[in-house]
Amino acid sequence: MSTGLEITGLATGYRKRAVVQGVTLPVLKAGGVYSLIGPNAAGKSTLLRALAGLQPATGSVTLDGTELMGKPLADWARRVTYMPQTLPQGVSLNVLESVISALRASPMEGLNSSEAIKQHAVDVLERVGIIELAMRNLGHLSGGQRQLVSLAQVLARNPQVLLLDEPISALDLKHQFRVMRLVQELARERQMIVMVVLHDLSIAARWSDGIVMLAQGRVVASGTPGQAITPASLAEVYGVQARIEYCDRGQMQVMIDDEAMA
Ligand SMILES: Nc1ncnc2c1ncn2[C@@H]1O[C@H](COP(=O)(O)OP(=O)(O)OP(=O)(O)O)[C@@H](O)[C@H]1O
Repeated sequence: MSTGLEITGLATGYRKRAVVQGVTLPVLKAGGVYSLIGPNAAGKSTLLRALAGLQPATGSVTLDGTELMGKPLADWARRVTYMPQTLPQGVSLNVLESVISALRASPMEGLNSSEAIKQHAVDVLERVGIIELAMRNLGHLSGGQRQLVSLAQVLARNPQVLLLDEPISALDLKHQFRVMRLVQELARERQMIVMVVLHDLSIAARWSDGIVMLAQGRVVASGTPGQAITPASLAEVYGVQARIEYCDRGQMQVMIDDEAMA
Protein backbone atom coordinates (compact mmCIF):
# COMPACT_ATOMS: atom_id res chain seq x y z
CA MET A 1 0.00 0.00 0.00
CA SER A 2 1.37 3.40 -0.89
CA THR A 3 0.98 6.32 1.50
CA GLY A 4 0.10 9.72 0.14
CA LEU A 5 -2.09 10.81 -2.72
CA GLU A 6 -1.77 8.76 -5.87
CA ILE A 7 -3.37 9.96 -9.10
CA THR A 8 -3.48 7.55 -12.02
CA GLY A 9 -5.06 8.05 -15.43
CA LEU A 10 -7.36 10.81 -14.20
CA ALA A 11 -9.60 12.15 -16.95
CA THR A 12 -12.47 14.60 -16.79
CA GLY A 13 -14.22 17.27 -18.83
CA TYR A 14 -17.51 18.95 -19.57
CA ARG A 15 -20.31 17.26 -21.54
CA LYS A 16 -18.48 15.65 -24.43
CA ARG A 17 -15.37 17.83 -24.13
CA ALA A 18 -12.26 16.21 -22.60
CA VAL A 19 -10.36 18.78 -20.54
CA VAL A 20 -8.07 16.70 -18.32
CA GLN A 21 -6.68 13.79 -20.26
CA GLY A 22 -5.16 10.89 -18.37
CA VAL A 23 -3.15 12.63 -15.65
CA THR A 24 -0.78 10.31 -13.80
CA LEU A 25 1.58 11.68 -11.15
CA PRO A 26 4.28 10.41 -8.85
CA VAL A 27 2.84 9.89 -5.33
CA LEU A 28 2.23 13.19 -3.53
CA LYS A 29 3.54 12.81 0.01
CA ALA A 30 2.15 13.89 3.37
CA GLY A 31 3.71 17.18 4.45
CA GLY A 32 4.44 18.22 0.87
CA VAL A 33 3.45 21.33 -1.08
CA TYR A 34 2.92 20.73 -4.80
CA SER A 35 2.27 23.51 -7.29
CA LEU A 36 0.07 23.00 -10.30
CA ILE A 37 1.15 25.42 -13.01
CA GLY A 38 0.30 25.97 -16.65
CA PRO A 39 -1.29 28.45 -19.04
CA ASN A 40 -4.84 29.75 -18.90
CA ALA A 41 -7.42 27.09 -19.75
CA ALA A 42 -4.89 24.24 -19.31
CA GLY A 43 -7.36 22.45 -17.04
CA LYS A 44 -5.86 23.24 -13.62
CA SER A 45 -9.11 24.22 -11.89
CA THR A 46 -10.92 21.32 -13.53
CA LEU A 47 -8.26 18.92 -12.24
CA LEU A 48 -8.54 20.33 -8.71
CA ARG A 49 -12.33 20.01 -8.77
CA ALA A 50 -12.01 16.38 -9.88
CA LEU A 51 -9.55 15.77 -7.03
CA ALA A 52 -12.11 17.25 -4.64
CA GLY A 53 -14.77 14.86 -5.93
CA LEU A 54 -16.77 17.78 -7.36
CA GLN A 55 -16.50 16.77 -10.98
CA PRO A 56 -17.33 13.42 -12.60
CA ALA A 57 -14.07 11.76 -13.58
CA THR A 58 -12.48 8.44 -14.50
CA GLY A 59 -9.20 6.95 -13.39
CA SER A 60 -7.94 6.41 -9.90
CA VAL A 61 -7.33 8.69 -6.92
CA THR A 62 -6.11 6.89 -3.82
CA LEU A 63 -5.30 8.38 -0.46
CA ASP A 64 -3.10 6.20 1.74
CA GLY A 65 -4.15 3.25 -0.37
CA THR A 66 -7.93 3.91 -0.20
CA GLU A 67 -9.63 4.46 -3.56
CA LEU A 68 -11.74 7.63 -3.53
CA MET A 69 -13.06 7.41 -7.08
CA GLY A 70 -16.69 6.29 -7.04
CA LYS A 71 -17.11 7.13 -3.35
CA PRO A 72 -19.89 9.50 -2.23
CA LEU A 73 -18.99 13.17 -1.96
CA ALA A 74 -19.13 12.98 1.84
CA ASP A 75 -16.16 10.58 1.79
CA TRP A 76 -14.10 12.98 -0.29
CA ALA A 77 -15.17 15.96 1.81
CA ARG A 78 -13.95 14.32 5.01
CA ARG A 79 -10.44 14.04 3.57
CA VAL A 80 -10.12 16.73 0.93
CA THR A 81 -10.84 20.47 1.17
CA TYR A 82 -10.96 22.69 -1.89
CA MET A 83 -10.62 26.46 -2.03
CA PRO A 84 -12.07 27.75 -5.31
CA GLN A 85 -10.86 30.83 -7.17
CA THR A 86 -14.09 32.68 -6.48
CA LEU A 87 -14.11 34.75 -3.34
CA PRO A 88 -16.82 34.65 -0.67
CA GLN A 89 -19.21 37.56 -0.97
CA GLY A 90 -22.78 38.70 -0.73
CA VAL A 91 -23.51 36.98 2.57
CA SER A 92 -24.49 38.92 5.65
CA LEU A 93 -22.05 37.15 7.95
CA ASN A 94 -19.07 38.61 9.67
CA VAL A 95 -15.65 37.06 9.15
CA LEU A 96 -15.66 35.03 12.36
CA GLU A 97 -19.18 33.72 11.70
CA SER A 98 -18.16 32.71 8.19
CA VAL A 99 -15.26 30.60 9.49
CA ILE A 100 -17.51 29.07 12.15
CA SER A 101 -20.15 28.20 9.56
CA ALA A 102 -17.47 26.58 7.35
CA LEU A 103 -16.49 24.48 10.38
CA ARG A 104 -20.09 23.52 11.14
CA ALA A 105 -20.55 22.42 7.53
CA SER A 106 -17.85 19.76 8.00
CA PRO A 107 -17.50 18.97 11.69
CA MET A 108 -14.02 18.16 12.99
CA GLU A 109 -12.97 15.70 15.63
CA GLY A 110 -12.26 17.32 18.98
CA LEU A 111 -14.51 20.33 18.35
CA ASN A 112 -17.53 19.26 20.34
CA SER A 113 -18.89 22.51 21.72
CA SER A 114 -19.78 25.91 20.32
CA GLU A 115 -17.06 27.40 22.50
CA ALA A 116 -14.41 25.01 21.12
CA ILE A 117 -15.47 25.77 17.54
CA LYS A 118 -15.35 29.52 18.16
CA GLN A 119 -11.92 29.30 19.81
CA HIS A 120 -10.58 27.25 16.90
CA ALA A 121 -11.94 29.81 14.42
CA VAL A 122 -10.31 32.64 16.39
CA ASP A 123 -6.99 30.73 16.43
CA VAL A 124 -7.11 30.31 12.65
CA LEU A 125 -7.89 33.99 12.07
CA GLU A 126 -4.88 34.84 14.25
CA ARG A 127 -2.67 32.45 12.34
CA VAL A 128 -3.76 33.89 8.98
CA GLY A 129 -3.17 37.38 10.43
CA ILE A 130 -6.71 38.73 10.06
CA ILE A 131 -8.05 38.62 13.62
CA GLU A 132 -8.69 42.38 13.40
CA LEU A 133 -11.26 41.62 10.66
CA ALA A 134 -13.22 39.15 12.85
CA MET A 135 -16.30 41.35 13.33
CA ARG A 136 -16.29 42.92 9.85
CA ASN A 137 -19.04 42.00 7.41
CA LEU A 138 -17.73 39.86 4.53
CA GLY A 139 -19.46 42.09 1.99
CA HIS A 140 -17.46 45.11 3.16
CA LEU A 141 -14.00 43.64 2.66
CA SER A 142 -11.47 44.25 -0.10
CA GLY A 143 -10.69 41.49 -2.62
CA GLY A 144 -7.44 40.60 -0.87
CA GLN A 145 -9.10 40.53 2.56
CA ARG A 146 -11.81 38.21 1.20
CA GLN A 147 -9.15 35.91 -0.22
CA LEU A 148 -7.53 35.69 3.23
CA VAL A 149 -10.93 34.87 4.77
CA SER A 150 -11.45 32.17 2.17
CA LEU A 151 -8.09 30.70 3.12
CA ALA A 152 -8.99 30.83 6.84
CA GLN A 153 -12.23 28.95 6.07
CA VAL A 154 -10.39 26.05 4.44
CA LEU A 155 -7.43 25.99 6.86
CA ALA A 156 -9.86 25.78 9.79
CA ARG A 157 -11.02 22.42 8.52
CA ASN A 158 -7.65 20.67 8.85
CA PRO A 159 -8.05 18.23 5.95
CA GLN A 160 -5.65 15.50 4.87
CA VAL A 161 -5.51 17.01 1.39
CA LEU A 162 -5.82 20.75 0.76
CA LEU A 163 -6.46 22.00 -2.78
CA LEU A 164 -5.95 25.75 -3.28
CA ASP A 165 -6.91 27.41 -6.56
CA GLU A 166 -4.85 30.59 -6.98
CA PRO A 167 -4.96 31.50 -3.27
CA ILE A 168 -2.67 34.54 -3.59
CA SER A 169 -3.98 36.10 -6.81
CA ALA A 170 -5.52 39.10 -4.99
CA LEU A 171 -2.78 39.60 -2.41
CA ASP A 172 -0.01 42.18 -2.07
CA LEU A 173 3.64 41.08 -1.86
CA LYS A 174 3.78 40.73 1.92
CA HIS A 175 0.55 38.77 2.10
CA GLN A 176 1.61 36.50 -0.78
CA PHE A 177 4.76 35.69 1.20
CA ARG A 178 2.89 35.17 4.47
CA VAL A 179 0.29 32.90 2.93
CA MET A 180 2.83 30.71 1.15
CA ARG A 181 4.92 30.46 4.31
CA LEU A 182 1.83 29.57 6.36
CA VAL A 183 0.72 26.96 3.83
CA GLN A 184 4.17 25.34 3.93
CA GLU A 185 4.30 25.45 7.75
CA LEU A 186 0.84 23.89 8.07
CA ALA A 187 1.64 21.20 5.52
CA ARG A 188 4.68 20.20 7.59
CA GLU A 189 2.97 20.51 11.01
CA ARG A 190 -0.23 18.68 10.10
CA GLN A 191 1.34 16.35 7.53
CA MET A 192 -1.16 17.64 4.99
CA ILE A 193 -0.78 17.20 1.25
CA VAL A 194 -1.22 20.58 -0.42
CA MET A 195 -1.79 21.12 -4.11
CA VAL A 196 -1.84 24.78 -5.09
CA VAL A 197 -2.49 26.44 -8.44
CA LEU A 198 -0.11 29.35 -8.99
CA HIS A 199 0.72 31.56 -11.95
CA ASP A 200 3.88 33.11 -10.49
CA LEU A 201 6.52 30.50 -11.25
CA SER A 202 9.23 32.04 -9.05
CA ILE A 203 6.84 31.80 -6.08
CA ALA A 204 5.90 28.25 -7.07
CA ALA A 205 9.59 27.30 -7.25
CA ARG A 206 10.37 28.85 -3.89
CA TRP A 207 7.64 27.18 -1.86
CA SER A 208 7.06 23.83 -3.54
CA ASP A 209 8.45 20.38 -2.97
CA GLY A 210 7.18 19.40 -6.38
CA ILE A 211 5.83 21.02 -9.53
CA VAL A 212 3.27 19.70 -11.98
CA MET A 213 3.15 21.58 -15.29
CA LEU A 214 -0.09 21.08 -17.18
CA ALA A 215 -0.87 22.05 -20.78
CA GLN A 216 -4.04 21.17 -22.66
CA GLY A 217 -5.04 18.78 -19.91
CA ARG A 218 -1.84 16.76 -19.94
CA VAL A 219 1.20 16.72 -17.68
CA VAL A 220 4.09 18.16 -19.67
CA ALA A 221 6.70 18.25 -16.92
CA SER A 222 6.87 17.29 -13.25
CA GLY A 223 9.46 16.89 -10.53
CA THR A 224 11.42 19.31 -8.38
CA PRO A 225 11.15 22.98 -9.39
CA GLY A 226 14.53 22.77 -11.12
CA GLN A 227 13.50 19.67 -13.05
CA ALA A 228 10.09 20.90 -14.19
CA ILE A 229 10.67 24.62 -14.81
CA THR A 230 13.25 24.87 -17.58
CA PRO A 231 13.72 27.13 -20.62
CA ALA A 232 12.59 24.21 -22.78
CA SER A 233 9.37 23.50 -20.84
CA LEU A 234 8.55 27.22 -20.64
CA ALA A 235 9.01 27.61 -24.40
CA GLU A 236 6.86 24.57 -25.10
CA VAL A 237 4.07 25.28 -22.66
CA TYR A 238 3.90 29.08 -22.37
CA GLY A 239 5.47 30.05 -25.70
CA VAL A 240 8.08 32.30 -24.07
CA GLN A 241 11.85 32.62 -24.23
CA ALA A 242 12.91 32.40 -20.62
CA ARG A 243 16.01 32.18 -18.47
CA ILE A 244 16.24 30.49 -15.09
CA GLU A 245 18.56 32.35 -12.73
CA TYR A 246 19.47 31.71 -9.11
CA CYS A 247 19.92 34.69 -6.79
CA ASP A 248 22.73 34.77 -4.23
CA ARG A 249 20.42 33.09 -1.70
CA GLY A 250 19.89 30.23 -4.09
CA GLN A 251 16.29 31.11 -4.98
CA MET A 252 15.21 30.29 -8.48
CA GLN A 253 13.93 33.19 -10.58
CA VAL A 254 12.13 32.87 -13.88
CA MET A 255 13.03 35.72 -16.25
CA ILE A 256 11.06 36.19 -19.45
CA ASP A 257 13.00 37.78 -22.36
CA ASP A 258 10.52 37.50 -25.19
CA GLU A 259 7.85 35.43 -26.78
CA ALA A 260 9.25 32.25 -28.27
CA MET A 261 9.77 31.97 -32.02
CA ALA A 262 6.93 30.10 -33.64
N1 LIG B 1 -18.18 24.74 -16.18
C1 LIG B 1 -17.58 24.59 -17.38
N2 LIG B 1 -18.30 24.19 -18.48
C2 LIG B 1 -17.70 24.02 -19.68
N3 LIG B 1 -16.38 24.24 -19.91
C3 LIG B 1 -15.63 24.65 -18.86
C4 LIG B 1 -16.19 24.85 -17.56
N4 LIG B 1 -15.20 25.27 -16.72
C5 LIG B 1 -14.08 25.32 -17.49
N5 LIG B 1 -14.34 24.96 -18.76
C6 LIG B 1 -13.37 24.87 -19.87
O1 LIG B 1 -12.38 23.91 -19.52
C7 LIG B 1 -11.09 24.36 -19.94
C8 LIG B 1 -10.16 24.34 -18.74
O2 LIG B 1 -10.62 25.32 -17.80
P1 LIG B 1 -9.96 25.45 -16.34
O3 LIG B 1 -10.74 26.49 -15.60
O4 LIG B 1 -9.84 24.11 -15.74
O5 LIG B 1 -8.51 26.00 -16.74
P2 LIG B 1 -7.36 26.63 -15.83
O6 LIG B 1 -6.09 25.96 -16.21
O7 LIG B 1 -7.75 26.58 -14.39
O8 LIG B 1 -7.35 28.12 -16.36
P3 LIG B 1 -7.00 29.55 -15.68
O9 LIG B 1 -5.50 29.59 -15.45
O10 LIG B 1 -7.40 30.49 -16.76
O11 LIG B 1 -7.80 29.70 -14.42
C9 LIG B 1 -11.27 25.74 -20.56
O12 LIG B 1 -11.27 25.61 -21.95
C10 LIG B 1 -12.63 26.18 -20.06
O13 LIG B 1 -13.26 27.00 -21.02
